[in-house]
Amino acid sequence: MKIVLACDHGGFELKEAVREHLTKKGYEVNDIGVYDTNSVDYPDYGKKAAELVAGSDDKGIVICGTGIGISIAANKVHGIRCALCTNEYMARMSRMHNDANMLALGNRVIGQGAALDIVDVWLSTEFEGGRHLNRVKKIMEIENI
Ligand SMILES: O=C(CO)[C@H](O)[C@H](O)COP(=O)(O)O
Repeated sequence: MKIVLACDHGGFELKEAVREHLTKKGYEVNDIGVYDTNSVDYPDYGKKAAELVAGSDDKGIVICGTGIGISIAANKVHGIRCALCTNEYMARMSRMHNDANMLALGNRVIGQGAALDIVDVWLSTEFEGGRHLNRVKKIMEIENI
């Protein structure tokens, strides 16, 4: 499993920290940018990351200032369940109950230490299945309505 990593200028510092953290832990990371703090449009990066994750076994982590815009953009791509998480409980539940395949973080909202803990919890938590599977299927069916 690869981790697709993307951000806009507002998420740049945290994206760098996440890449370094994951690389140290031995994950294969596909960092699709941005690579500096020049102003860009977050939908471009949310979409690109989501398109790489959709239909694959890979996971994605996307970061902007708040995490809101880039998660909204990622969730427009079929097959994506992108969860904006601000604490470890949300990260755990987004995997256990929602089978989120992308995580969104807000660089201007949470500190780096908290963000890296969220990433660790999110990547190490499995989907529970069971009653949640039918609910996730219902979410995905909305894409075909
Ligand atoms: O959080 C974001 C989207 O949800 C963006 O990072 C934010 O809107 C960028 O703002 P600015 O261009 O003022 O740096």
